[in-house]
Amino acid sequence: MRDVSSHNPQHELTSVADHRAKVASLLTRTPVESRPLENCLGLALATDLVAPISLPPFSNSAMDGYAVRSVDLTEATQEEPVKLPVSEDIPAGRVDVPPLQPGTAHRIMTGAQLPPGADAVVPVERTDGGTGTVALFSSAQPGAHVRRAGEDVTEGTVVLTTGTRLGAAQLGVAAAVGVAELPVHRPVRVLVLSTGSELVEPGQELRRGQIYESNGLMLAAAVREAGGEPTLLRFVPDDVDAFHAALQEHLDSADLLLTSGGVSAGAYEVVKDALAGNGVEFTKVAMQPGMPQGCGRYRDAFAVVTLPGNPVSSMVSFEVFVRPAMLAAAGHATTSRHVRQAVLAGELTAPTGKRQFRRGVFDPATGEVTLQGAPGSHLLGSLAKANCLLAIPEDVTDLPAGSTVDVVLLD
Ligand SMILES: Nc1nc2c(c(=O)[nH]1)N[C@H]1C(S)=C(S)[C@@H](COP(=O)(O)OP(=O)(O)OC[C@H]3O[C@@H](n4cnc5c(N)ncnc54)[C@H](O)[C@@H]3O)O[C@H]1N2
Ligand code: MOO
Repeated sequence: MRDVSSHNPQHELTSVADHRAKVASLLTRTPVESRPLENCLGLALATDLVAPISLPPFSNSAMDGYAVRSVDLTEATQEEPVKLPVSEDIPAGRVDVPPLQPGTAHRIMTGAQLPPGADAVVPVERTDGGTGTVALFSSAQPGAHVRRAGEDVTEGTVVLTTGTRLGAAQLGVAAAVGVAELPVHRPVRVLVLSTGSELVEPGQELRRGQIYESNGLMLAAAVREAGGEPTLLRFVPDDVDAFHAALQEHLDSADLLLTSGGVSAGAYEVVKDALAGNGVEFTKVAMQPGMPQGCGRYRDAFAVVTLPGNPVSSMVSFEVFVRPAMLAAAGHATTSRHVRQAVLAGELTAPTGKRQFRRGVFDPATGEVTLQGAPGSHLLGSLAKANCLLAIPEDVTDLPAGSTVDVVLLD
């Protein structure tokens, strides 16, 4: 039975949750492949990474100084230093480190292997820096300035879990345990196609009545930021044949087509004309911006999500519907942005029965959010200045200053 609670009976609008679920169901998990670390940035790990070695792999010095037995230094003070013969010099990377005999010191560098028998390091600043004999001006606790083998990562334990997004630190630790390749989900391959006879390529001359094409580039960038692999197609005019022609050579190579424009109620709605009744369903979602939406499958080939043409509608729709679906398909354990509760700096009003996403600037220092621009879905300049979206629930129409609102952090 249909879930009437998530449907708006007043306007027969599809709920945000229903459309999100429908879009998510169109994408299946991408296959797993092994990639060199340098090609894994932003992708999701497909299996747990078990550490083949411990980190540190061997006990080593945290300071440039002298490896000692702490019991030899119990009497050392600034006034009466303990003097020890220096029997070895151990730079980082030396592999043949002889044991430390009682009553002697080894000069040692940061990262160098601690000799057997030593249990502490005295930094060079607390010595006279001698190379034949060294005067040590302070005692040392056992373990002082020693980085113990395995204190960070233990061999055989899970160092990264399945579904982890591989950022700089995660790739770093994979390299540190000696792994050269990782199993990852291949990125979702996304075609991006803008439609509209008013569109002109940036850099070209603009005549009154025309606008520069911006959605294509913007959505392709959003796809890449979400770990996907975009192919930005040359935009097409409001012409059904041109629309189909643009897609022909990509039928076997894409997972998803994102269109923008041509889906509302006008006379020249090329996306609707090309796709309605052809595997794609169009609907109105209880959301502002982003009311006209559609999704389905193109000729049994790739999934399709048709985004509205207004630039802010396009981007907000990508955030709400496409980004989480793409991340799930690419194996990411976390598919949502960070959401914070913020204090609204001014008042706002919102339409009844629709989830509204307003652009805002969130200040993490004060916990306050300030509206950035009006609600209009053409106000791309405002979106570019925002760092968050305020998510106003469907049943909220007025919020006074000082109210608590959810903000979706965009960076
Ligand atoms: N009678 C009605 N009119 C409109 C409705 C409606 O329900 N009834 N819905 C409005 C809403 S809400 C939206 S959102 C838009 C969606 O329209 P389309 O998806 O059909 O988009 P277009 O009409 O093609 O364009 C809308 C707007 O965006 C500009 N645009 C389009 N593509 C691009 C691009 N690639 N780069 C930059 N700008 C683009 C276009 O020039 C228009 O200004 O419909 C409302 N109308
Ligand atoms: O829903 Mo439209 O996306 O507001 O401008």
